[in-house]
Order: sequence, then C-alpha cells, then structure tokens
Amino acid sequence: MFQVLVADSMSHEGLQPLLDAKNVNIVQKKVEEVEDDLHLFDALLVRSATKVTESLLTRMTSLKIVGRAGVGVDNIDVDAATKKGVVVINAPDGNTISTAEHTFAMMASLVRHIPQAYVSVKSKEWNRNAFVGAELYGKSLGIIGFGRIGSELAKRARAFGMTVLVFDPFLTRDRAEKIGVKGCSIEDILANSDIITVHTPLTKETKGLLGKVNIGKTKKGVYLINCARGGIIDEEALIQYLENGHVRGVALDVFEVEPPVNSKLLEFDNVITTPHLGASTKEAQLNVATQVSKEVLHFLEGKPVTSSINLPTLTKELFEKIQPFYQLGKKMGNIVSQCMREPVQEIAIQYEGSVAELETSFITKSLLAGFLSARVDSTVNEVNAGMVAKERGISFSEKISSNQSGYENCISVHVQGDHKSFEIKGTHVPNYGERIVGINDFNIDFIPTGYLLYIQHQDKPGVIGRVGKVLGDHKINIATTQVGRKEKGGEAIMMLSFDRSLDEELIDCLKSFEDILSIRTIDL
Ligand SMILES: NC(=O)c1ccc[n+]([C@@H]2O[C@H](COP(=O)([O-])OP(=O)(O)OC[C@H]3O[C@@H](n4cnc5c(N)ncnc54)[C@H](O)[C@@H]3O)[C@@H](O)[C@H]2O)c1
Ligand SMILES: O=C(O)[C@H](O)COP(=O)(O)O
Repeated sequence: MFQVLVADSMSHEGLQPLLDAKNVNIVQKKVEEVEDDLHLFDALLVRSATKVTESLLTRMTSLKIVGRAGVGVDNIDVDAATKKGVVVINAPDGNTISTAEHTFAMMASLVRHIPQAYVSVKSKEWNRNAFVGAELYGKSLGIIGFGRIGSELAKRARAFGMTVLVFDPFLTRDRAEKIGVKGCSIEDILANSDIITVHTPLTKETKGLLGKVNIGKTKKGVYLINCARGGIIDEEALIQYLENGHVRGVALDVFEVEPPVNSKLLEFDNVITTPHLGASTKEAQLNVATQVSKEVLHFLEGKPVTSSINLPTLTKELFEKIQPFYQLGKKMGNIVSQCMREPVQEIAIQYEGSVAELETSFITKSLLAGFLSARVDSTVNEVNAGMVAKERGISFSEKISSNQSGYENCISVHVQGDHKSFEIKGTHVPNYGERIVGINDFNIDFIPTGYLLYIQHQDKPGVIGRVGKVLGDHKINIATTQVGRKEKGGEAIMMLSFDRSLDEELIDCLKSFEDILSIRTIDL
C-alpha cells in the first residue's frame, strides 16, 4: 500500500484518481501534524505553501516523488531531491489561463483604481474625481517572460488594442510574429512600456530582475505588475521608486515573504494586492490536482511520468518502446559493476540499430543507476545517477553508432578502471527478451537474470567438467551454461546460472583450480 501525504489544500475532485486507487492511502495533513510518521510516505503532494527543504526530504526516508499541484517549484529544493533520487513533477499548464486572466484583471484594476474606488464607496464616499483612470487601449504592455502565461496574457492585451512588447531569451522572431507581438530587448521594454508585467520563474537570474537599475530605466509614471513570484521585482527598490513618484502604481499577487504582514508596500494607496490568487480558481485547481494525482499514481505503479522536473520525460507510447532497453541497461550496468570490482573513471556507452532511435539518455541513466547501485549505499536511481556518478569522479558518455555488431539493436558499454577495462554487449530480441551477447571480445549468449558465475579460464580439456563436478558435489544445480573463446587453447570464458547464490567456500574451491584465471559472482 502506497502512503501519500497531501500537505497543502487541494481540490478534492482533483485528488480522485488517488482516492480511487486501491493500492493508495491518502493522508491530508500539514507536515507539522505528521512529523512522527514522515518516514512512512512514498509520495508528497504540495502547492506553494509547503517548503520542501533538504531537511524535510531527509526526514521523509521512503519518499519517491514530490508532486507540485501548480507551476512554480521554487518552494522545492529540486537539487536535494535529485541527490536523494526523489522525482519532482509539476502541473505546468493547468493554471495558465487562470493566472493570465488574474494578471489581466489586476492590470485593469490598476489603471482604473477599482480596489481603491471599491473601498471608498464601501465607506459611504462618492468621490468620482479621485479615481480618474486611464484606458488600456493604445498603451504599450511590456511582458518579461513569454512562456505559457505571458503568451496567453498577450492575446488578451491585443484584443484590448494594446501594443505588446515581449522579452524572453528563448523567444524566436518567428514565434513572436505568429502571435502578433514584438520581440525586443529588455532595454526596449523598460524604455517604451506604459505597463510592465513579469512572467518568468524565480531563478538566480530573475531574482531582482526589476531592481534599482532597471526600474530606473522605465518611463516615469510606469505601472508594474508581478503575478509570477515575489522577488522578481525587488521590493526594496520598488518602495524607493514609489516614494519618489517614478512608479505610478503597482499590482502584486506575490511577495518576497508571504504573507507580507510587515511589508511597507501595503502602506501605499497605489499598490493593489491579492493574496497569491493567480491559480485560485475552481478550474485551475481541478486541473492541477488531477494532473499531479494521475502522474503520481502512474509513477508509483511503475509507469512513465510526463512532466518531471528532474527526470527525462517520455510519453506512454515511447516508454513502452524503451522499457526493454531500460531494463537491459540497468542489468548491464549491474553486471559490469560486479565483474569489475575496482575504481572506475569512465563509462562509455554506444547505441546501435533501432535502440539508437529512442531517447537513449533515459537508458544511459538507467545503466548508470544499475552500475552505481552495486557500489554505493545511498539510493541511486535514474533521477540522481548522473549526479552521483559525477560526485564520485566517474565520467560517462553516450554515442550513437552505425550498426557494427550485426544485431538489430545493440548496447555496448566500455568501462575504464585504474588498471583494467571491461566491455559488455547486450541486445533485446522481440519475443525472446534480453541477451548478453559479448563480454570483453568474447561472443557469448546468456539471459541476464538470477545468480550467475562468470569464470575466465584457459581453454583446456577438463576445465568445464571439473567445475561441474565440484558444483554437483555441493548439490548445486546448474540452470544454464554458456562458454566463449576466441581461439583454440587460448583464454576462454564461462557463464553459469543457478537457482540460488553460491557460498564463499565453494567459490574459493573453484578459484584454486589451476586453469581458472578469475571468478566473479553476479546477483541480478
Ligand atoms: N500567481 C500565481 O498564482 C501563479 C500561477 C502560475 C504560475 N505562476 C508563476 O508564473 C511563472 C511563469 O509561469 P508559466 O507557466 O508561464 O511558465 P513558463 O515556463 O511557460 O514561462 C516562463 C518563461 O520565462 C522565460 N524566462 C526565463 N528566464 C528569463 C529571463 N531571465 N528573462 C526573461 N524571460 C525569462 C522562459 O524562457 C519562459 O518562456 C511560474 O514560474 C510561476 O512562478 C504564478
Ligand atoms: O506556481 C504556481 O502554480 C502558482 O504560484 C500557484 O501557487 P499555489 O498552488 O500555491 O496557488
């Protein structure tokens, strides 16, 4: 039974996929309320209120996935999650329309003083002269960050007859033209916009993007809007420009600290605010909760997720194609690690044939996870395998190569250690399954499963028989045997499989045979 903690308020209807699942138990409580049971949860669902810190992740020792029912993941320590092998997913487009509409509502309210006029009428005043506003029609709207929300906002602004200027480092001229906006530099936006709104994520680059210097470059009388994340507009600088009258008005849905109880910004009559309501509509909440519930359930049941922040994402169709190679890769990594018990500097992976047409980075991560899991204590999986490898000084590379092996598909791995190297080749045969078809230039053909014994020996009469006799004397049943050699009388290899593991004493006995060069046990 999977244990899922829903730590922030979420649409009940949206959680239905998880509530309906027979193998899931949902607990809807704040983190502080389940402090003693944190180690039990497999999945954690949050919005922006719960801070998923490294410390929380460390306390949640069974955690496999964090689902953010929304877009921004700045409340989640994604690096720490990645290091611990915890998948982080979000619901990237479920609240786009709601947030674009909220931003538009804030813009209209700002230029027409609607919140201030509302408060005035409620206090029995009728002061029409105090709230003379401006039209949006004909004004220039500068949008910084032209992703999902920025572009939906642009469509609405154009419908109102506004000129839309946009800045986004990833915006192509073509895309701007298609949407009917003008892609320009941030300097152009600052100098030419009547209203500026930010729609970027909060990152190291965007923190304070509109700060002392950039706000100083805006038109006198500019309106500023932040419905993205507190901190993109620097609050201290903003206060200075409100005090000196450079900024005419501000609309804020988000703050550097939420709730902003001690913020001086609340004292300005020309600053209008909402309590982080961009995504707070029934529709958006239903969308985001449904998206993450389905994704979390898929993940817990071993199916692919499509909106992961720290994992390569795949569609169900692609996942089905990649799954056999994903499993083969993991086993190959594991075999290499068990055969080559010495420090490794480099892992080079080569893909040939039909497998090369798939998303190979996914298979590479799986192979690395298989390799590292045999060597490190902490959880290693495809989420953190690349990071763990780098931390341990292991470089890895992948290459697509033209078909040299003759197989319809082939994965080859070359591992370089301090003193030795090791090579393995694997293929997946439809209807037959996984096969290891090469080890260190020896052609071989075995199924990578169960308990295996890899023996390097001299190709001499009686070696195989002696090994078989010792195993028989110890009542060990050999399930399969495969041998490979390059030339008569030279070096050869044997791969035997068993139904149970072999004990050390027996291995030592086999090692003592004259023509046996080395022996490795492999458990898969
Ligand atoms: N107020 C709310 O309730 C609410 C709701 C949803 C989203 N948000 C916030 O809005 C942000 C945007 O959401 P989205 O769905 O449009 O995301 P998105 O990823 O679709 O768009 C973000 C855009 O910002 C651009 N960008 C990144 N760095 C930039 C920079 N330095 N300068 C200019 N552009 C830059 C990216 O290229 C991207 O196109 C989210 O990150 C989230 O923090 C707030
Ligand atoms: O990034 C988001 O999706 C929004 O900021 C919404 O946050 P919320 O889920 O806390 O409303």
